[in-house]
Amino acid sequence: MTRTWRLVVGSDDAGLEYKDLIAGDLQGDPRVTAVVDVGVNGDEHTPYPDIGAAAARIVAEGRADRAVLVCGTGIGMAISANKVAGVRATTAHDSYSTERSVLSNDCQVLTLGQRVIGPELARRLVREWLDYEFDPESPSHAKVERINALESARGEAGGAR
Ligand SMILES: O=C(CO)[C@H](O)COP(=O)(O)O
Repeated sequence: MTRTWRLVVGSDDAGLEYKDLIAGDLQGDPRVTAVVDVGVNGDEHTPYPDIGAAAARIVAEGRADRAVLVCGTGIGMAISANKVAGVRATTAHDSYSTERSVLSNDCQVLTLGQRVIGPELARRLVREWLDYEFDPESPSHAKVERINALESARGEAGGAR
């Protein structure tokens, strides 16, 4: 049976066009059961760290499985989402990195740069990304667990958020 996904989408002003394009694609994708849009929308100008963190919190709390976030480069969204405990976010602008972000790194958040790649590539990467699912039996699992241990150690040292 095909895996289905509950997703979050978000962007700042610089990523709004792609966020809306991607949200439209996701709403018509049979693999997607829910799409939560955390903005920006309309005349809203929320900066990327607030949007990235809001989306990541929804994922960390288990209210969605994954998030796609768009800003000018994707970088600010990835940095912001990664500040939320339990979330692994990355920018990926090619098929192989998109695949490995899930299969090697168990990233739940994909970030894209509207100023970096064209809209058709962005849409294709998101379509491909939904085909990948992390295998907890794979040799990559132990490495992701080491990342999680780094995060726990940081929390215990007083850096928890
Ligand atoms: O790309 C961004 C952050 O990584 C954002 O869309 C633009 O940020 P700015 O260059 O600081 O305006």
